[in-house]
Amino acid sequence: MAMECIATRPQRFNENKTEEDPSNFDANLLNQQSNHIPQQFVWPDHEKPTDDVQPLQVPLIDLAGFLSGDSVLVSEATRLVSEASKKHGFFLVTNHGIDETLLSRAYLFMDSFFKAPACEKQKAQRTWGESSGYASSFVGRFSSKLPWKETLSFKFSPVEKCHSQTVKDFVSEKMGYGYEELGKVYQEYAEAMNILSLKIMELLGMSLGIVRRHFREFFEDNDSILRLNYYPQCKQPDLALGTGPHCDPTSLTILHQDQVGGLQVFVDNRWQSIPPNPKAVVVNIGDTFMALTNGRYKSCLHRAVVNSESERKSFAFFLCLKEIKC
Ligand SMILES: C=C1C[C@]23C[C@H]1CC[C@H]2[C@]1(C)CCC[C@@](C)(C(=O)O)[C@H]1[C@@H]3C(=O)O
Ligand SMILES: O=C(O)CCC(=O)C(=O)O
Repeated sequence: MAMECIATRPQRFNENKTEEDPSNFDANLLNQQSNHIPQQFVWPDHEKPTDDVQPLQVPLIDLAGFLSGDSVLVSEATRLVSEASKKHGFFLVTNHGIDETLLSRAYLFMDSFFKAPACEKQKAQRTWGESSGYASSFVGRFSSKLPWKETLSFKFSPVEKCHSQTVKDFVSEKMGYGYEELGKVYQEYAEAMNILSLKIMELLGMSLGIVRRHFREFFEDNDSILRLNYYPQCKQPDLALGTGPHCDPTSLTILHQDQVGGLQVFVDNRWQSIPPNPKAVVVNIGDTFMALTNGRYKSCLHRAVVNSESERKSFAFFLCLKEIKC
């Protein structure tokens, strides 16, 4: 996939460049060029990652068991989801039905995209007000506490609703020749995540004691955002954050993380980790769904830390309320 391209931007980090140049803060390049990260990526002392983080106890929900209709399995799944959602809004889902080959191809294409030359990635450069596109460190949006990551985001609208393949079309329009397979893989991944999110909405409905189809029908034709998070190795991981503390403003997030680890949730006044589980996805309630439950289910602060030994990758699928206007 790697394409030779005539660099339209300086490929190297150059202290004399202004902050406005996105290629100036390509974290991967920064990694190679200095043992010290730029000040813009250093977080305040009270927000820096700490070493004393313990794992958060989150339930592992067997989705196939719930969908089987077996009353014992349904009861167990809804009880566990209800308990976790009332406390911190995070739970793991296994037997989720996402094809293993699709998952490995999704990671393969993530590797090839984020390791491509900056000028290739910038073909998909996210523009102001757009929800789709490539962003390196968000230098255009923030002037300090920059996240140590690069992202590629796609707006997803169900094919049945918009009669087009929004992810594949975006890649085709912005990236063009040589990226056809990448567009297909992330279109397929987003479609699979959309199906999974509606099954989880059935589970959430029953856990709240309402009819199983209520939230499924409510979210049936909603838009979503698929976000690829690429966290390069960081020479000073104790000063940086991959994704800063936040609650997801959307309704539901389904996160697939690689085996490196780095997701942390702020529960009981301390950061707690959610270690990777190769057979599970991490699901969390967003602000919008918290509001839909009148606050019964919680949307919790979470963040991603980075490390010096290896890069980290995750896929976040954000189910939104209705239409994504931008
Ligand atoms: C709707 C969204 C905006 C962000 C991606 C999704 C859900 C979480 C948001 C975000 C991750 C919160 C932290 C800051 C942010 C800028 C980021 O670090 O990526 C947020 C995303 C965004 O605004 O692009
Ligand atoms: O990569 C992670 O572990 C978390 C990412 C996240 O919180 C986000 O993309 O909103």
